Amino acid sequence: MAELLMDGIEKKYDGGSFAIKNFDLQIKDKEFVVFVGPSGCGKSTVLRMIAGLEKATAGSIYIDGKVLDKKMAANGDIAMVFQNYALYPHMSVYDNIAYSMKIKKVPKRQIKENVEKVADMLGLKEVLKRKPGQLSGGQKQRVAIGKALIRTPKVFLMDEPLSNLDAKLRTQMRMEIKELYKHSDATFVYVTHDQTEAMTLGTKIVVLNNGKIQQASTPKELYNKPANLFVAQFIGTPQMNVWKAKVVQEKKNVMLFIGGLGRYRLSEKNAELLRKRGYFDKEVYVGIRPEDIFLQVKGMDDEMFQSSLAARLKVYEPDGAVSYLHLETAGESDSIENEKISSNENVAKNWNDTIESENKFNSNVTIRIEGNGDFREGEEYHFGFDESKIHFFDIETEKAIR
Ligand SMILES: Nc1ncnc2c1ncn2[C@@H]1O[C@H](COP(=O)(O)OP(=O)(O)OP(=O)(O)O)[C@@H](O)[C@H]1O
Repeated sequence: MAELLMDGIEKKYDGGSFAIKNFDLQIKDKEFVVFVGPSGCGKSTVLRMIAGLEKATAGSIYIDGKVLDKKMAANGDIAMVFQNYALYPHMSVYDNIAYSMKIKKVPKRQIKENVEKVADMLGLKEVLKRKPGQLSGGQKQRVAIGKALIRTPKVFLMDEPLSNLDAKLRTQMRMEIKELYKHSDATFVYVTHDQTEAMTLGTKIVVLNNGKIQQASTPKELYNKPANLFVAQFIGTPQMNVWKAKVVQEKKNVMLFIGGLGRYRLSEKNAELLRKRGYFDKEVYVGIRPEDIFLQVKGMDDEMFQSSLAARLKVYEPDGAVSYLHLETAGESDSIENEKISSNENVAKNWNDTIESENKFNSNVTIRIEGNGDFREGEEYHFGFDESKIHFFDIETEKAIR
């Protein structure tokens, strides 16, 4: 049983700015919590504070209701696996794994039993006599995990444990860590900058940016309901399409004028949401994931395409089971079926011009399709999207509009 509570944590390094600020988080017993975020966002700092290697400048960390102290790490309640393995090069694999038990003067027979059990679990039985220098990267990482595992910690901390491995090995080790978690009673806290690792391993993901928690949720919730633009674009590959748009009431319809791409008639549900939140005649960011966009093909019900979004195919990437189409705004607005732009023609045109002049979101479009097809680069394609999957974000705060 190990429940962690981080209450009002701040960390400021000497001479530096805040690495962590306003940090409150509860990690429940047996959760697998993954901290993810760009380089320098404070992931390792949080982990090192839990390990007792760094002291918070404000706030407290509690484990099962007791304030965390160095003793907890020393007596084996908390074990950490580092990115660079941290093995003793002059010791055999057996001695590396056995080290913490030897220090505690555990009887030799019991050490042997435990080391063999751990080695068996991690597929290291054949290499117990070797030194770390005679192992592959994956084997070294398994030994590092074995060293931590033998202590039967209550909290398992892992700092980018797979980042030194090649892609294939990383996938394999990821599955092994998941198995290890399933068969362990420990609480896992894992740091990575790789969002695939975060999504596949975590029962809860904490997205960090600039030392602050952006969102802490299940992988599904993060993907489907990102709390803000940062999370929306950080989670998901290829990343979510984000376009700047103006919300305009046209007679009975509510339209989005999307920079460079055209206009889109919103469903009543989404129109109502934006009306209630006061976004009529204002700009919003519109987000849609690549897999939620569909191309208009001949014979499709025209009703679905009363919205005339279009862009030119720049790069087509067939990738076996799925393919990616990267489109860019057609350039001159007259290439976007202007005949469909009716009463508010000039507003829409001016709007497109304004938005296109801003570089932050240049209305490029990435579409993911199942299988592959016959697409020609340079041609213009029309598309729509699954509107139940649309995301809106406030331009100023970048928070999701719900
Ligand atoms: N010992 C230190 N002294 C001063 N500043 C530090 C120290 N360690 C980290 N920092 C700073 O604190 C911030 C957070 O660093 P941290 O290592 O926690 O980030 P990270 O998210 O783990 O990054 P990465 O993914 O690159 O490892 C960074 O700005 C870093 O430069």
